This record gives sequence, structure tokens and C-alpha cells, in this order.
Amino acid sequence: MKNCLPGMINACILCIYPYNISIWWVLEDRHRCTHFPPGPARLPLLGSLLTILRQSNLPALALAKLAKIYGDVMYAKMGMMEAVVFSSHDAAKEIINHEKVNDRVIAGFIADRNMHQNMGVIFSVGDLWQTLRRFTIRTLRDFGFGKTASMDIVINEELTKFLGYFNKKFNSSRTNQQQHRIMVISPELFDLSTTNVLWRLVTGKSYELGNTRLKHLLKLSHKYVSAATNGGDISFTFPLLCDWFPEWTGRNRQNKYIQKICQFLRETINEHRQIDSYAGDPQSFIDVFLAKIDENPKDPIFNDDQLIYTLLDLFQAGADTSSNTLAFALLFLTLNPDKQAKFHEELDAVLPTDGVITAEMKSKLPYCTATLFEVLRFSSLAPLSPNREAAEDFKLRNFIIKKGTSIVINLQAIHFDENVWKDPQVFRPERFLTKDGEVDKALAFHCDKAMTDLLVGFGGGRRVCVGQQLAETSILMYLTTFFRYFKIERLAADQEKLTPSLVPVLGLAYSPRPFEAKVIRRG
Ligand code: HEM
Repeated sequence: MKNCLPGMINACILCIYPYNISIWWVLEDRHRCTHFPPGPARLPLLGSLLTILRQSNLPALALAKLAKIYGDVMYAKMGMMEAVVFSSHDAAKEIINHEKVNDRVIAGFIADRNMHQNMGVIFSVGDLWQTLRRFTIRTLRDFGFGKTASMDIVINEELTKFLGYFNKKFNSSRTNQQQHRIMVISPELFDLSTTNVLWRLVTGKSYELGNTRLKHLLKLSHKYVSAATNGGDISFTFPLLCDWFPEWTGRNRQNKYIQKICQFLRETINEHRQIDSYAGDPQSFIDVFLAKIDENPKDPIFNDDQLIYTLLDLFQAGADTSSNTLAFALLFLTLNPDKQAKFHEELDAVLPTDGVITAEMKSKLPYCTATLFEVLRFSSLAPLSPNREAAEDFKLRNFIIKKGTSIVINLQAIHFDENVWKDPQVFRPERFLTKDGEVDKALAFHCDKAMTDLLVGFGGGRRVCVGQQLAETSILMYLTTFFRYFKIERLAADQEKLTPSLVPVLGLAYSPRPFEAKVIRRG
């Protein structure tokens, strides 16, 4: 018995030791978080990840469910990442323009993408961000971006090409009748064309839709996105795993693709530099930036690397977002034939039988415009706005938000808040119309820095989306043109190989799953 004693004591210590550590950790954690917003229970190392993952595999949905329990300002620890999540319109309004949260989180795969430096517009901070953002908005505006008349010309030219391209696809698709085709609907139908609109405003050049260079750029960007989704979240929650297993987490692939995209952009810039008149007679955003570089070759902001990253930002933020939204619109209008019928009815009543659709016609197309707004709400394309970071400790409501905390604004939760939208799970463009059938300006007439309107798909505050006006105008013009000539119906269940689904694919933004539908040419 005497001999057994030390062994028993050791065994007891071994059992008690982890128990003690756990107790210590819980007390310590509780003490540290006393003044933080409420949130789900935390485990050592994992934080609340298991609780979050149990809710849904879409982070925005999971966080929205937890916000119903813990409140619209919620603290969530996810692995190594500490975040405060804002899930209602009121809460978002309190934070989106807060002077302490203008900066983005530059960590994980974002830091890799930006070469661990302050680069470009989307993921940059401080004076550099302000200078580049202001320059970008002003210069793009000078080239027609956001100016209705010039955007109209560019979009209409690209739409003509798009219709030619779509008609070819239509004619070569599966059919058993002259006017009907069975087609796969996905963002790919639109992405070359919508990228062309953006790229033309940025580079001054128009590409044919089959252009191999633009296709190559889009392909690289898609490969980058799919590599990022594998390791994207891990790179924030468990960054060390990306250091230890760069192949498995997708980090090596992401870095490879981003380098290739940057190389492509460098070549594009050099092509512009070879045209002597770029400074004297600038024809594009790139030309004006190059002229600015020439003014002071040692300028820390206006240099080749910053130009590359600004172009990368415009491309990544603008190329897929418009085509994904268009594919979502086709999905929602296929699943809601009564709404599609109303869309057609308004188009037929308002639009002349020939001639082009212009952005000016928006005011005559309230139902179509309301449909666009409902598509933006229902798709919530960027469900969690790119994270901001608290620059210092500060107080909000009665809570302390610590320096370095990620500020997550759950745009999807805001768009599906039952207290605001009454029946948020229903696709109903009419919600954006007044009793007189006009677009309800109180709900969605934005570019609103104070974020008073309830539709917040483009974020808000000082970091509100730079491309909002281009995106809204071009999406509306593409939608109205498409539905002027075509109708989409759901296939019978036994014919549907790819069923329409409301569950999105999560990349850097949401995209709809490809689905098969009957596309009918209108008489
Ligand atoms: C349906 C289309 C689009 C959606 C839903 C969308 C959404 C967003 C959102 C949510 C943000 C973050 C705003 C915030 O932090 O409060 C953002 C930022 C940004 N977007 Fe868009 N966007 C779209 C199209 C575009 C287009 C076409 C461009 C190209 C010009 C663009 C360029 C940018 C840029 C440069 C930023 C960074 C702004 C900054 O950090 O200062 N976006 N966008």
C-alpha cells in the first residue's frame, strides 16, 4: 500500500492538472471578456468555432442564428480570430461610419495577397487608402464610370456583343422545339461580358467576347478564388496551419495565381506605357495613373506596384460580382414565374420595340428596378462585408471593443431581419415599391454614406463600394435586355439534371449553383 501511494498521488495530479488548467482558462477568459459584448461559450484554442459550425456551413447564416440568441452586437472567438459581429441595421449604423473602424483586417490570405504591405484600395489603410480611393473614384468618373450617359454607351455596345454571344449559345443548346432551349444558367453566361464593361472603363480597350487574354485573366481569378476558399477561413482562424501546410491549405496555389494575375496586369500597364501619348492625351484610368507616376517617380503612393494592386482590386471586386448577381436574378425569376410575368409586362409597356435601353429609363421601370433591389437583398452577394479592424480600444453601447478586434458586419443578417422586412424569406420585389407603384426611396435609393437605407449590399460609410453605381446600372441594363428577348421557365422535375437551388456557393462572394432551365425566345 505504501509503495502504491506515490503512484496514486501522481495519477491524481495528472487527472487534476488538466482539470485545473481548464478551470483557470475559463476564469481567465471570463475575466478578460467581462466588458465584451455577449457571445457563445468559448473553448481553449477553438473558441466558439464548434458552436458556429453546428449552426450552418455558411458563416453568415451561422452567425445570424447565434445573433438571435446573443444579440445584434455579439462577440465571437473563432480559433485565433476575435470578432465582434453586427447583425442588425441599427447596430451596423452605429459602427459602419465609426472613426475607429475605417481600417480593414489585413491578415491571413489577404496579407499574402497584398505581399504583407499596404496596397491598393480594398485592403489598404490610412492615408494611402484615402488617397488611392479618392483618386480612383475621381479618375474613373472622368472616364464615364458613374456618369449615366457615358456608361450607357459602353454598356450598350457590350450588350450588343452579349446578345450575339448568347444567341449563338441558345442556337447550339439542347432542344426539341424551334423557340425553346434547355440551357445551363450560371454566372459564366455573363462574366466575360460584364468584365468587358468594367475593363473597358479601366483600360480604355474593348475586347471581343471570345478574347483569349480576358478569358485567361478570368480563369486565373476563378482558380485563385477556389484555392482561397479551401484555406481562406483557416488562414484567419488558424494561421499557423497555413505556415505549416501551405500545400494542403491552398496557400501555395493562391500565391501562385495571384502572382500570375499581377504579371498579367504588369504587362497591361507596360502596353499603355509604350503608347507615347498616354500622359498628354490619357485614354483610360491606367494612362492617368501612369502620368501621375511620371510626376514624381519616387512617390510612395503613385508607383507601379500600387497601380497593379488598384487594378487587381477593381478586377476582383467588379468582375464576378455583377455576373453572379445576374445569374441570381435569373434563378429567382425562374423560381417565381409570377414576378417574371410582371417584369415582362412592365418592359413591354414601357420599352419601344426597337432602340436601346438606357439607364435614364430606370425611372420608367419601377418594377424592374424594384426587382433588381430585391435580387440584391435576396442574394446578399457579399454576406459578410470585408472585415474592418478596430484601430484602438473603444466603447460602444456598454461594451468595450478591443484594438485589433475584427469588425464583421453581417449584411445577410440585416437583409433577412424579420423586424425590418416582415417576410424576408419571400422573394417579393413589391416590397421596394410605394402604394403608388414608385420605387420606395426610403428603402433603397442609396450611395448613402450614413447608411439610412435598409438595403446595404454595397456596405456603407467611408468604405462603401466604389462600383455601386456601375454595378446597379449595368445589372439593370443586362437584365432588362435579356428579358426583353427571352423568358425562362423551370423544367419538369424528370427533365431537370441540375435543379435550381437557393443554397449559394461560397467563394469570396456568394454565387448561385448552375441550374438547367427552359429558355424561350419571345415572339
Ligand atoms: C453587385 C455588385 C457588387 C457588390 C454586391 C459589391 C459589394 C461591396 C461591398 C459589400 C463592399 C465593402 C463595403 C464596406 O466595407 O462597407 C465593397 C467594396 C468595394 N467594391 Fe464593391 N460590390 C459590387 C461591385 C463592384 C464593382 C463593379 C466594383 C468595381 C469598380 C467594385 C469595387 C469595390 C471596391 C474598390 C471596394 C473597396 C472600397 C474601400 O475599401 O474603400 N465593387 N463592394
